[in-house]
Amino acid sequence: MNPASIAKYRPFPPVTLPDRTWPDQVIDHAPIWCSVDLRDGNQALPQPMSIEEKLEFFDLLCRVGFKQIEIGFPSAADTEFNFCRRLIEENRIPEDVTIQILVQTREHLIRRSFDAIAGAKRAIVHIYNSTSPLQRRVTFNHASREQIRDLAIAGAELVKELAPTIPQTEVVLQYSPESFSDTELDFALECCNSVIDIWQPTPENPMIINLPDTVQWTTPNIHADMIEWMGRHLKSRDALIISLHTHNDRGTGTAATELGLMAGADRVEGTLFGNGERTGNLDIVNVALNMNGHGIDTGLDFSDLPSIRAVYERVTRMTVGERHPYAGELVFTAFSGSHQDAIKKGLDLREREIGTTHNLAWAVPYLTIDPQDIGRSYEAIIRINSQSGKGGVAYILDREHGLDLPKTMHPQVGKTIYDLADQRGRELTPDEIRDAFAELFTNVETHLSVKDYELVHSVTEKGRVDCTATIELDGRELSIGGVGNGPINAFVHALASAGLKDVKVTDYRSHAIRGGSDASAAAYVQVQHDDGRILWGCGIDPSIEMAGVKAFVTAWNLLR
Ligand SMILES: CC(=O)SCCNC(=O)CCNC(=O)[C@H](O)C(C)(C)COP(=O)(O)OP(=O)(O)OC[C@H]1O[C@@H](n2cnc3c(N)ncnc32)[C@H](O)[C@@H]1OP(=O)(O)O
Ligand SMILES: CC(C)C(=O)C(=O)O
Repeated sequence: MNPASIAKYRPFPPVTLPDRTWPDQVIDHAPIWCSVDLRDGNQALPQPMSIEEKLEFFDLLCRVGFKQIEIGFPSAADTEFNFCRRLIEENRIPEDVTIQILVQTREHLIRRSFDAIAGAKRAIVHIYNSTSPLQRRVTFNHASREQIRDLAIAGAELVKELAPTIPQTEVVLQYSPESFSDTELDFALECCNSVIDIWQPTPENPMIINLPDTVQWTTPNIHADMIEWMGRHLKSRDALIISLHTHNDRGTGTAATELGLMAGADRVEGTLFGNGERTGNLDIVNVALNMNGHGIDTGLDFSDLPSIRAVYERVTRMTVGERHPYAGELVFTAFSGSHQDAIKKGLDLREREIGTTHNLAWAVPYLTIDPQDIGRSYEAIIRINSQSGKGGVAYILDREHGLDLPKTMHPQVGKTIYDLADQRGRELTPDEIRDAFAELFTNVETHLSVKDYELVHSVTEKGRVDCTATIELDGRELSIGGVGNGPINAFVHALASAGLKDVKVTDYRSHAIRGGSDASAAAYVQVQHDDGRILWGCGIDPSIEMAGVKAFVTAWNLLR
């Protein structure tokens, strides 16, 4: 910001609450969730959802597990009204789901809202009026506190009067002092208590007091102080459900909600992926998955987050950003070498420990949750660019192509592959990595190749192998033979007998290729040249013995 502009802003006053208790609280259970996607989310869309789109979204929210869903502002427009009617008349509201509708504390709007909800089994009528000094002065043209409090009282009285006119519908009252976030606490309390006096809630029939962070003007700790303060001072606390409705103007919607829950709130309103006015509403997916990540069951099922996101993006025409918590394309991806190394080690260790430890706790560096638990695959966890490391390259070859390279081969392969990414100036796909590995490290025949090869395992002498082979060396064909205690050893001796001995085998391993279409084996042979150089080659062949020989030949060629 231009320094000259900063002078026009003011600090936000803190709450005097020296004996605050919320910092010591731990979130150990889920709140009541209420989705406001179809109202606060929808009202903020450049192109609001059609009725059919709202119906599809409503069904999605029910499948996710929301039991309270604010379905719109039925008195605002025909689409909103008709959507509410269709839900009720077409019996689309599951038994255990309660719809909620929003309306200003204005008589004609409240009457129209009752026409909309008539016939529903249960409905939350959510009335609101703005209470902050700013809104009293600006929106309500210098209205006094009394005038604003009287709006709340009139609204509550009208809901109380109309509720018995739709006896087949159980009406629950919710009141929001809108702009609570910058309302004087004593005045927000006065408005809420006035409504409580009228509605007379009981622990058996509670009402909802929603304390919206309509616009975030300050830090989440002050929000938490405000919630704790209200919880201490509201009348009939045991007959109230205190609800949070945070927006995200300062980018702290999630933090404000979490601290608000620690401060005693019982209920949370928000939307999927944080759609909503300006920077959006609270992202419920974020808070719920944060809780799951601490071992708390939330009643919301985000186990197939990609398909939820797909419906969301289609019907709202919004997009979920690549870095968006949990749902973004890149949030379970590591490009950088040290992260890849730690993730690969963490996943490998987990695979080994899972067989021996009951209910093994999730503990993989850089991954707060197991991506598979929300329908994300492991495939995209590690991606290779010039910042990547050997662990990441090994991970791709292993998980994507079934090639489990020996650890001491990782530096040789890793460097070549991420140098390639650097030369190309872009990320390499898993297939490009496999192709580069195949071309540069597998079955390499640049000087020496095996044309024909036969092995005889001795029946009289245990462990003795006789090898005869036809090789081609720089265009020259040679027949060679040798004896050893295994196929590679025999082949090395055969080469030696032809005067081609300047290396020794220092390490070897092999495995069947996981998930491959053909039943091939991969072998890795490490050789040391007489001049001290050490490197690995890989051989792939349907025969495990031949794979070993090819791996040796590859290493031999790579040393030339
Ligand atoms: C923070 C939030 O998200 S709150 C929810 C906001 N959502 C929406 O507004 C979406 C739906 N709303 C609408 O479609 C329209 O606002 C309607 C149909 C409800 C009302 O439309 P209109 O009355 O034509 O216009 P509008 O909303 O601009 O009305 C503003 C008037 O209502 C008054 N008003 C606003 N809230 C209240 C209230 N709770 N009680 C009484 N009056 C109110 C304003 O002071 C203003 O009065 P003025 O005309 O005397 O200056
Ligand atoms: C109506 C209220 C709850 C609201 O949407 C807000 O304050 O943001």
